[in-house]
Amino acid sequence: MIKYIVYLVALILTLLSLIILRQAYKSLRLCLIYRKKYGNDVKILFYPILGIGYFMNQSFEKHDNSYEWMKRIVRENPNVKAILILSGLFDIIILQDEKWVKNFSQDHILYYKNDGNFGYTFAFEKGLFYSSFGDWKRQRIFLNSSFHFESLKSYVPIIKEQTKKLLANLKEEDGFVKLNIFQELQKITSEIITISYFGKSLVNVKCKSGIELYKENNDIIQDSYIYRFTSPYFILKACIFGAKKASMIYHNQAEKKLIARMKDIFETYEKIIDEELEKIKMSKIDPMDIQPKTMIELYLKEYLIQQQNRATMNPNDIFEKKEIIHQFLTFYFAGSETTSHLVAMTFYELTKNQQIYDKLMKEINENAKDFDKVEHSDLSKFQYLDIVFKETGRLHNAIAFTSPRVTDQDYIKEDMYLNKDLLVCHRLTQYSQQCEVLKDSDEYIPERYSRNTKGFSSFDVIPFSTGPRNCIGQHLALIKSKFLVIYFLKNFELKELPGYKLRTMQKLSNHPIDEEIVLIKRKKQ
Ligand code: HEM
Repeated sequence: MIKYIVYLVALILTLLSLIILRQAYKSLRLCLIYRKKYGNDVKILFYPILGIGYFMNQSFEKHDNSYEWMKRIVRENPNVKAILILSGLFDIIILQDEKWVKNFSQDHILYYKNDGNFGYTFAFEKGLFYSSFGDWKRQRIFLNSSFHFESLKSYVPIIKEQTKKLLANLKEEDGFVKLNIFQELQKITSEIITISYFGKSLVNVKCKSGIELYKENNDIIQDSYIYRFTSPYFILKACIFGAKKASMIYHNQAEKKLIARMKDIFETYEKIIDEELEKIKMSKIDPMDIQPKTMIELYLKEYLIQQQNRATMNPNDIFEKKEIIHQFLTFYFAGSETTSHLVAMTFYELTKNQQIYDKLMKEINENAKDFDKVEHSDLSKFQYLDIVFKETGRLHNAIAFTSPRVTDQDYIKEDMYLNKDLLVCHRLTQYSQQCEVLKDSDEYIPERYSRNTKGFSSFDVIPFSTGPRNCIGQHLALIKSKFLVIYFLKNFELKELPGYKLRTMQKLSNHPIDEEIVLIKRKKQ
C-alpha cells in the first residue's frame, strides 16, 4: 500500500514539475522573442506565478492605487508600445501604442475571451460580453435597436423616477453625513437596468435560498471574481486545463457552493421569463404583432418567432432561452458598478475642486430649473458635465484595460506582433504626457479638452473602449449618470470628507477601499 502511495506522490510531483517546466519554457521563449524584436519598446516584467497580480498588489501597497505601476512605466518610457507581464502561468500583454490599440480593436474578430469570474460560463457565457465571432455579431445587431438613441429616450422616465427615490429618507436637518455613496448609487443603477430589461422592479424577488435576488446577483459577481484570482487550487487547475474548462471540472466544496448559488440565480430568472412567456401565449397575440417596449419583450418576440420558424431558419440565427438570462446578467455585471463608479468618483472630485463644482452648479441651475421638466433632449445643454465625466473616466475609470483575449494564431499587422501564447488586452487611458491636453495628467482638469489639441488623439481617452467591441451601454450609462448628477446636485450639497485618503484597489473594478468618500447634506427647498 505504502509503495503505491509513494508512486502516486512521485507521479503527481513529476506531473507538476513538467507543467512548471512547460510554462517556464513558454514564458522564457516569449521574453526572448519580444526582447529581440522590440528591445525597450516593449517593457517586459516578470514575477513567478502571481504575474500581474503581484505588480498590482505592490502598486497598491506603495502608491494606494493598483494601476500606478502601469502609469509610471509609460511615463518613464513614453514610446513604449506594450507592457508584457510574464509569470510562468499566465503571460499577458497590455497594448499602449495608439496604432496597436487601434489595429487590435478593429481586428477583434480574430480573438475571443476565455477567462473571467469563476464559473462565468454558468451566468454570462451566452451574453454579449463573452460571445465571439458570428454569435457576437448576431447579438450586437439584434441589441443595437435597444441601445439606439430613440429606445434610450423611453428609459428616461424610469431613470428619473429611480433617481428621485435616491436618499428619500435623508432629512435636511440631519446636516452633513457620511454616506456609502457607491452602495446607494449601485442600488439605483442596477434597478434601472432591471426595469429597462424586465419592465418591472425585481427588488422583492428572492432566490430559492431565501436571499434577495438583487443582492445575490451583486454578491456572486464579486465572490466568483475574487475566488478566480485568489484560490491556489483553481489557479493550478486553470494552468493545466485553461480557465474556462477549469470552471467546469473537479469542483471542490467552495466551487460547488458558488455554482449552486449561480444555478439558484439562473433558475429564479428562468422562472420570471417563463411566466412572461406564458402571459404572451395566454394573450394569444401573434408574436409578429408585439411592439416591444422593454428588452425582455424584444427578446421574447424574437424567441417566439424563431420557435415558429425554426425549421426554415439559419441555425446561426437561432438562440436558446438561456441567452435571455445571460444577457440580462451581462448588462447587470457590465453596467451597474461601472456607472455608479463614474458618478461616485465625479462627486469625489467635485468636493476636491470647488471651482469645478461651482461651474457645474451654474450649468445645472441654468438648464435644470425643474428636474421633472428635464427631458432627454435637454441633456445636450450640459456640455460642461460632458467633459467632467470625460475627465473622471480618464483619471478614475472603473477599469484600466480591457478584459484579456486569446487567439489560436500569431497575429501580425504592420509593426505589431502578438504571439498566440499571450493573453492580449489594451489600455483605456493614455498615461504619457506628451501632448498639451495630457499635461499634468494626475490633476483633475475638465478644461484640458479645450486646450491646444495638437497631438491629442481620439484613442487617448477611451473609458468605453474603442472599435466594434466598444461598450454597447455607453449612451445609456451617460444618460443615467447625467440625470443622477443633476438631481443629486440640485437636492444635496457635497463636502470633502476631512482626512479622507483615496486608496483604490482592483477588485471587480478599481474600487476605493473606503467607500464613504464624501459628506452630503440635503438642501433647503
Ligand atoms: C460608466 C459606465 C461604463 C463603462 C466605463 C463601461 C466600460 C466598458 C468597456 C471598457 C468595455 C469593453 C470591455 C472589453 O472589451 O473587455 C465595455 C463593454 C461592454 N459594456 Fe460597458 N461600460 C459602462 C456601462 C455599461 C452599461 C450601462 C451597459 C449595459 C447596460 C454596458 C454593457 C456592456 C457590454 C454588454 C459590453 C460588451 C460589448 C461587446 O463586447 O460587444 N456597459 N464597457
